[in-house]
Amino acid sequence: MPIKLLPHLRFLNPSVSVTGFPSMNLQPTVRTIPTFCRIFPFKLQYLGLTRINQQPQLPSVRKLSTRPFRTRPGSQSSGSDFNRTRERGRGGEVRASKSLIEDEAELSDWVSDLGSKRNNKYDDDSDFKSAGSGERRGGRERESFPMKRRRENDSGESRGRGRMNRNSANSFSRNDNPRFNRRSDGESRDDGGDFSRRKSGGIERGNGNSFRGNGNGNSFRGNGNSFRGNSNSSRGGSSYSSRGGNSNSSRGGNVSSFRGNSSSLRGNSSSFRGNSNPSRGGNSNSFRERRNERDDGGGFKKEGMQLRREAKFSEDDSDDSDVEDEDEERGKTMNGFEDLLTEEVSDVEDDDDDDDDDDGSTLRMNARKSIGLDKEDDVKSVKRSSPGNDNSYLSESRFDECAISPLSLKGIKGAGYERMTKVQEATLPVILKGKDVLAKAKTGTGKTVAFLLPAIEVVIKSPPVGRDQKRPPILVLVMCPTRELANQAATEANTLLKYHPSIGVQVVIGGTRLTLEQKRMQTNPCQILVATPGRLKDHIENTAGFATRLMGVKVLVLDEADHLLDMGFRKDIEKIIAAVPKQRQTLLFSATVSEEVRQICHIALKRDHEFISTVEEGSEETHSQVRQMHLVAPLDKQFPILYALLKEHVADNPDYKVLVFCTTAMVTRLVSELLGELKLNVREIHSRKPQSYRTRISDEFRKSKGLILVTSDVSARGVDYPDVTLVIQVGLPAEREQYIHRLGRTGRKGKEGEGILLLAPWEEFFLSSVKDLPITKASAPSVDPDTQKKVERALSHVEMKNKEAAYQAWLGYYNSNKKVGKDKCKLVELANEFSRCMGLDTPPAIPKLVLGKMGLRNVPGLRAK
Ligand SMILES: Nc1ncnc2c1ncn2[C@@H]1O[C@H](COP(=O)(O)OP(=O)(O)OP(=O)(O)O)[C@@H](O)[C@H]1O
Repeated sequence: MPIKLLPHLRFLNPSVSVTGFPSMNLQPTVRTIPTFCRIFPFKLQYLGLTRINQQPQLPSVRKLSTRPFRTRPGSQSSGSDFNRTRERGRGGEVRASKSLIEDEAELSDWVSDLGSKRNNKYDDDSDFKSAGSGERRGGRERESFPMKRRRENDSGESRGRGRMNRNSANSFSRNDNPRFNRRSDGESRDDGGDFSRRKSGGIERGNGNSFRGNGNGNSFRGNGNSFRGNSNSSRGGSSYSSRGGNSNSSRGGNVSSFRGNSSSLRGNSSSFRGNSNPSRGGNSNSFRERRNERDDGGGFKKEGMQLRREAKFSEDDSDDSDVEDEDEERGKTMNGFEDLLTEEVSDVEDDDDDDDDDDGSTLRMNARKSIGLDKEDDVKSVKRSSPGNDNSYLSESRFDECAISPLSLKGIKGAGYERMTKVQEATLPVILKGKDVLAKAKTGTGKTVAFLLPAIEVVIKSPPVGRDQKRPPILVLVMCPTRELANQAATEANTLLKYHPSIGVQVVIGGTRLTLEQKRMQTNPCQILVATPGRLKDHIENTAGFATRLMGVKVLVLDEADHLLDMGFRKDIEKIIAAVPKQRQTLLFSATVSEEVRQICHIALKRDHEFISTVEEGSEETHSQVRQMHLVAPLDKQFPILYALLKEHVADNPDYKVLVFCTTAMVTRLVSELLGELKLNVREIHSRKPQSYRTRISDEFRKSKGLILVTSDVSARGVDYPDVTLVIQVGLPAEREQYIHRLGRTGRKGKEGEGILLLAPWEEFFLSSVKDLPITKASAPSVDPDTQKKVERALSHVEMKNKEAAYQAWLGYYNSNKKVGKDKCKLVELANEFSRCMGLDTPPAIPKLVLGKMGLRNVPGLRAK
């Protein structure tokens, strides 16, 4: 699909050439760590990989080419994976906006536990969406903390729904849950873990709950906060190696895996081989069609993505009453977040301190030449990827070259997959051998299949579940940060399982009725469970027999692992990890794996895990076929510019499919309403919408063309919308990773795409965090007076309550950003500028309580009520 460049985007300073770079050695440099700190052995493992003398790349300023867009030749970057984080870390302002919780929807699950304590100090009438303490957390609150339950009347979803009393709706009260003793539970419970939390009312800390494990058991000791993962079988360190792959310059492989050993430090430079991998683009259509096929089964949500395996997803025609209530609960649990965060941080530190598996305090780096070609591999050897261009996401290897069961191969074929993608080629042999893997691969390159396929093979090899088995074990647990992503992963699993009728998949996600999920799990036991963290924790605590079933888990997957290990989810993830057997295989996948993530991934992974990256060291984490631009324009020009950009794109691309990312849910709603008033074909999706609506819109956007989806970060990660032509990010992305994931909604499977980041002048500091990415600066399109007037008129039709909510949300979001939120007076000035941009003469008043929580009481320029 040809992407037409926006003709009015003139790149500034075309005379300025791309910054020159010293030639880069792509071999990962091993730096000896002189003396290893015993306390932080894991951190040192990863620090040992830091590239030395890397030159940061300035944002390139390029002349705008004309269509068709071509991959930048020989694009260079200073983007050492291992260095980036450190560089960013130095620019503290860039990290300042690191998200505490990026998805409000999933937060609802997370905080539901807190909510039940009924210790809310917040005003339910407030629309406050930020905990108001962003500075301390260094995170944004974004859509995450609605204090007031605001119904989404516009969708018609909210009428007639009752408030859910979670306790009464749940037929399995905690006290009904039997004491769980792992030992009594079959094959995987040889660890002697004592699961005693039910007795003391759940796993909340301070209750004296203990989840202790000896031997192979998970250890969740002390006051419940300190997760100590001891492993009998996982000593030896993780490994790093590089394997052949493709590269623009034939010098380097693009697949690397990391293996470290905690007992010694040896540096073997990775073996990079360049192999030719001609880019082929011929088979992408079939994937689109495959997606569309999936409406034949019973959907698990009335309006949702319907899954083929009818039996596994019972239809829920019921309303979303409890969905809404869960959203409401969210707003009641904001207090205590700071405390939680503090505890989480100390937990992590404790982990390091307490880990008793660090018998070696030095790092061994052992670069493997090729995992896929290891002679001792059980699997058939996998052909080398061959050089090609960055567009080539497929490898030369075929699935039938791997040790995959014939019925799975049939499923793969049915899905239209012939060759493995590079990440699949790189990870499958390793995962099939039973190793823990941390995998990094660019967005839209088939990571889901990469972890699902070997996980399915584990299920196949497991003893069949007897029909009379009361609590059949869940063998594979896939954790996803968002509901959309969980649904999508389940759909993919069902596609692959087409010829395995005895293997069931189920989804448990926030925003749906817990009781319904409980019933469904009772009537249709599954071996593969896809879940969002909060809801899974709900089930662990409230669904009879669920914890027992989880003790059957053999494979644990964290999709978007870096996000799940981020502060917002980590507590839940730790609890979930504590609830599955220690003797398991764990797979962590993401398009972004920061150094911090590597340092903390041991909370989930065995020490001898492999880190496999298909992103060549020194190359960008984004796709070269996606053209990235940024525009800087004052706030008052941004709505007209956004409109102009969209109009232009729509005019040039008959099959346009655009995602517009906004900073918060309420800003998303405002922008969506505005664009709707401007007669653009828009939909909106964010966490303040009922789940049924979200699922419906997500499904519609997946299938459609000629549509603009205005969205919050619920669509930032993982969601596989085919053929997105343009991604526009309006305002400050929460962090570098979020920018990359949002951008990754386009350019999937080697397709071309375009990304525009629209910033205000005072947001330009963000660019330093993405300076290694090929983002070119473009001048803002001139806005003619007619367009300006049109936008102003449209704004005047936007509902006042939506403007008020957007103003408050905007303030909360930027207040939680260390850089912008530092100077409160300036922040308020900017917020009031935003208010004027919405056509308001005076900024909306904000409840005093909310202002207090935001630390903005008595700041000049704010109106309190
Ligand atoms: N071997 C394959 N051949 C062709 N297409 C594939 C193959 N494996 C997966 N796909 C398709 O590639 C697309 C992207 O896959 P997926 O969503 O798993 O990407 P991802 O790497 O997880 O992206 P993200 O980082 O955004 O989560 C999907 O439409 C999927 O069906």
